[in-house]
Amino acid sequence: MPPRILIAYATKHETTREIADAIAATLKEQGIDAEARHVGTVDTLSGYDGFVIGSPIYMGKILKEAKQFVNHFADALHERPVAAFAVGMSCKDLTDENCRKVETAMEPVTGRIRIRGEMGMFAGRMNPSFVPVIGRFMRYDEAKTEDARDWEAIRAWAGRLLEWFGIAAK
Ligand SMILES: Cc1cc2nc3c(=O)[nH]c(=O)nc-3n(C[C@H](O)[C@H](O)[C@H](O)COP(=O)(O)O)c2cc1C
Repeated sequence: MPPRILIAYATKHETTREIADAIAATLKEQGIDAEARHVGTVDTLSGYDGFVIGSPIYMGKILKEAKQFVNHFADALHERPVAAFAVGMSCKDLTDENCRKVETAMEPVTGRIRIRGEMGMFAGRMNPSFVPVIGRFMRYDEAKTEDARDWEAIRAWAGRLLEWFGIAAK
């Protein structure tokens, strides 16, 4: 049986789901039985040898579903191989300040679970329709349609997961 890895993601507008799917595809190319699932649909961690947790950032925070997943499974994930990634437009320009903001946003994950390897920080996608009416006075009101995802960087990061997890590729 090939090793199994779960990529558990949260998303509002599917950007992070597509990134999770690309991570799963990269792992499958390495002979892994990888499965990308929305955090809300995961009710057991049994049968998996490694885990990847991903969430977009909205207003400086990860989605509450991602936090709930981590809080619910923190004990079960203890000492198991876990990696994490964040998706946000601030990841387009990974200055020290932006990295700190992403790290702060991810604290609900990193404060509860030991993360292996480097945290993934991936630029996302923006669309004016993503901005709620209540937020129209904020900076994101000038949102243009833009897909800043760097698929090569995403696949390169995914390609290092097995090494970080100590799982041999087939
Ligand atoms: C209202 C709003 C607030 C956002 N706040 C942030 C933020 O604080 N930091 C950031 O890096 N990106 C921010 N973004 C960009 C999102 O993270 C980006 O659109 C992401 O791709 C959404 O992923 P999803 O489609 O999986 O929900 C924001 C986007 C919107 C619409």
